[in-house]
Amino acid sequence: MFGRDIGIDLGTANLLMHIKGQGIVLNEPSVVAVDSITGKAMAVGEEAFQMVGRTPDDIVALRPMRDGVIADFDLTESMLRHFLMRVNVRSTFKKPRILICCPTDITSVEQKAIRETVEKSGGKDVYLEKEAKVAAIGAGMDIFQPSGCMVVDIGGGTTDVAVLSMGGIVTSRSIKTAGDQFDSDIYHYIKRKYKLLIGERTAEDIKKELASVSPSGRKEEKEIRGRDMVSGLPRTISFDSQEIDQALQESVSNIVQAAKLVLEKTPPELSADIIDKGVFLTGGGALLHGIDELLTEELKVPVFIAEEPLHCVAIGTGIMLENLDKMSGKVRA
Ligand SMILES: Nc1ncnc2c1ncn2[C@@H]1O[C@H](COP(=O)(O)OP(=O)(O)OP(=O)(O)O)[C@@H](O)[C@H]1O
Repeated sequence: MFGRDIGIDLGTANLLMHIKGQGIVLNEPSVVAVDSITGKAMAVGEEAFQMVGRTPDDIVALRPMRDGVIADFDLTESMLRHFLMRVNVRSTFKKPRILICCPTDITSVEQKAIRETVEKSGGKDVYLEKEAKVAAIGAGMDIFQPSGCMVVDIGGGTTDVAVLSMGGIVTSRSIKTAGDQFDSDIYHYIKRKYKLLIGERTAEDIKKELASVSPSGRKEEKEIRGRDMVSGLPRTISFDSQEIDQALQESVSNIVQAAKLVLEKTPPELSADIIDKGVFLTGGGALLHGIDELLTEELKVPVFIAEEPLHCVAIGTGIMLENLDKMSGKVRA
């Protein structure tokens, strides 16, 4: 069976694959470029991502996942099929067993849709696991002890907050406020204040390079290019990082509230453990400048960014693949 088990982090923003015994073998944006006339996929992953906002009329760069769940089944299936072929785990005679992650609060219908899509794209046995749990394992937390661990996984589409103990989720919350919402907040702020339209990619770059949500902040300035809404012509503005604070305020406050709600529902013994061990931040949103500082201040417990926040779920699937035979919730194709 060596090499036939594969862990997939099917994210709204990025798709990672981990093959048992080999480690992370694929890390690509969850984007497909489609010919809008024939419906045929023209490019997948990084190549398609480069096209976002830059395609001619007859090609559209689409994200098949939204808010952590499948938004377009056919597109997700062809994206998964493409990547499984690329990492060379599909063969006519032997299909791989697949462990795939999903947000904490999705419905059974959404779970079924993920399983069926993965099966159609080439998986044999499909195992579903909650993303927050896998992220905690990938961040190096020992969730199997009778002791509380807390993780806040801020992805592209969802933020999953969970307290875990003895291998299970004790209390959790999943909200649809995460990296994509931050990008949208920045886009709307610049549109409203400067009457400037910017692209999706530019908004994301601003978030990564300028944004800060910590009380101490960061002071950077950057030239932003876009299209003037009044004249319709290209325009450049100088943008100050401190302005983004306001743009992200509501979304960041939603994440803080979700974490507080989970802590409020946590049994006191486990709360005491969390004070000792701290909270771990995973997912790409953990890299939002100052989010650890802000959460430490708001939650009154130490908050740490995991070592490789963007890889935690994929690393976690790798660890869980070792125990795939013992896992519950298995569905046979
Ligand atoms: N340095 C950074 N600063 C802020 N945000 C970042 C940074 N690097 C990546 N991100 C954001 O992280 C998000 C992607 O994170 P991740 O890959 O963990 O999400 P995902 O697993 O695809 O999404 P989900 O779990 O919601 O389905 C994107 O919104 C991206 O813009």
